[in-house]
Amino acid sequence: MSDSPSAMPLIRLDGISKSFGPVKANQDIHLDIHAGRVLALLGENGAGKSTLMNMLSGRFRPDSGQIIIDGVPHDFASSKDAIDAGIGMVYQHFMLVNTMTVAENVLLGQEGSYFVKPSEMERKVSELAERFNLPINPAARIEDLSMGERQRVEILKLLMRDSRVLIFDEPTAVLTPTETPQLFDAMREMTRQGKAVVFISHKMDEIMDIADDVAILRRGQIVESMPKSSIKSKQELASHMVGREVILEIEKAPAPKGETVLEIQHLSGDGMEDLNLTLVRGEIVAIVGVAGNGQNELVAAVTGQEEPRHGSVQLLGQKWRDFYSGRHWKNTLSYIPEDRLGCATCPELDLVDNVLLTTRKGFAPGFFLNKKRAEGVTTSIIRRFHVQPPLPEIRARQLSGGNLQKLVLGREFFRQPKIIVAEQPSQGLDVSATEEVWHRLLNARRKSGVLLVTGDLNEAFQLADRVAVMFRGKFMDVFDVNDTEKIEKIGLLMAGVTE
Ligand SMILES: Nc1ncnc2c1ncn2[C@@H]1O[C@H](COP(=O)(O)OP(=O)(O)OP(=O)(O)O)[C@@H](O)[C@H]1O
Repeated sequence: MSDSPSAMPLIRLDGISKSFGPVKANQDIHLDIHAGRVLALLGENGAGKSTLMNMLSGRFRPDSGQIIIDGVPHDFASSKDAIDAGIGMVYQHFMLVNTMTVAENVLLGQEGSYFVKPSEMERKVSELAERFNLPINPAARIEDLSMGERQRVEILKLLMRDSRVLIFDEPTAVLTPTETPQLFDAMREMTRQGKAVVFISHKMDEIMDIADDVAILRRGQIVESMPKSSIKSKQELASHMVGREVILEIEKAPAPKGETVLEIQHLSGDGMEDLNLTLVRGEIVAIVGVAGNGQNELVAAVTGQEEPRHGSVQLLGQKWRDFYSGRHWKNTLSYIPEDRLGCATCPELDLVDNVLLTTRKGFAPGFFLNKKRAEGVTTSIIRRFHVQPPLPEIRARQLSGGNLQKLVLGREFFRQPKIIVAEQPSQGLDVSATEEVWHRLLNARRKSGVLLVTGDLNEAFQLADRVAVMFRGKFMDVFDVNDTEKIEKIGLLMAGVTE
């Protein structure tokens, strides 16, 4: 791949601006996207990456500025207009019909596809999949596919519509460690065949691996854009993004071990098999593994969503039922779910009401709710956890992913938990927010035991004292994070291999 793109960009964003009320999400953006290249778009949470790509893919209309394709200005009224102009976006939440086959999904809505025989549809999809290194069984039903395979179907939908620009919004968040390089191979194939790829990611190593060009957004503005070859290391890339030196590793001060806070014995059923684990105050135990190997079921049992069928879960010395029939809002268990907008918060409520979701009892000692105090506490959470924009009256859906996570952490730490269950706590977070969340969890372990469920091995190694590898509902092994021999074998353990 040459370092200098061709003179004429496929897409030129010319002076694009977009505000949401007082928030200037994009300000006078000038950016070129070239055929045959991968452009990585990076920036801290809330910098305006999704807003910009939502305009390019026709979801939002710019307040001002132009989208120019092959030298011709375009005005998109909908995603369909953008797709017709050759621009498609692969979202994090897939839009597929689960009961239909891969081929039916790929061809859904395509002109004339209604009359095509299933075998013909499958042949067409197979050919396309092969051409772009996207292996898939076209006759399989979506509901039987892994997240990585579903993503391939989304990509094939766009390729079937002859998209020339494919935008990926944090695509690797749903992928296993082996699926990520496969996606990158497919992206390289797309650029080799003359398409442009826009890649939004918070992961510096991925950007160093796949990007040809890099554009950095900060507070709604493009602050730098350059060929990736001019950047020497991921540290340098992160520093460009944040505008200061960034250390991608954190200091882990030892914390004294205390009493047992969680005791899991012979937990089985719901896809779990004889799980045994003890968690004490002062430690972080990371549950690692490929998603879908029983982690969700384990979290559901520990956080009170599903009563254990066989075996026992004891929390703070109490039986599961006694613990969960208690009425205490404070000094108990805090859950930081993976699904921030669906499970941790209510998108349409303001930030004060979102803080109240799990803390209401703390503000209503008698009959009445002390809303003034709740507003004060929300303001202080926003300040201490650097939530941007710092406005308690806005709705949760108006916060970017990282800022929403900071609000959830602030709310949950306000409850002074003795057990913390944190699920993928830094997923989708930029390097600064990740650093902050990691520090908060490390500090929290002085007063609590933390069960960290993560698909990110780096996160597990940075934070955990012990690591439990989960595969098909079992713990393959539980070991100290300093046990280098075991750490070396972690990839095998995650795949269920013990020898
Ligand atoms: N629909 C909306 N209504 C109101 N404000 C919004 C909306 N969408 C985004 N914003 C605001 O615009 C700003 C830019 O958000 P955007 O989601 O584009 O950032 P981002 O760089 O994609 O962040 P992240 O990395 O966290 O996904 C943020 O301050 C956000 O709160």
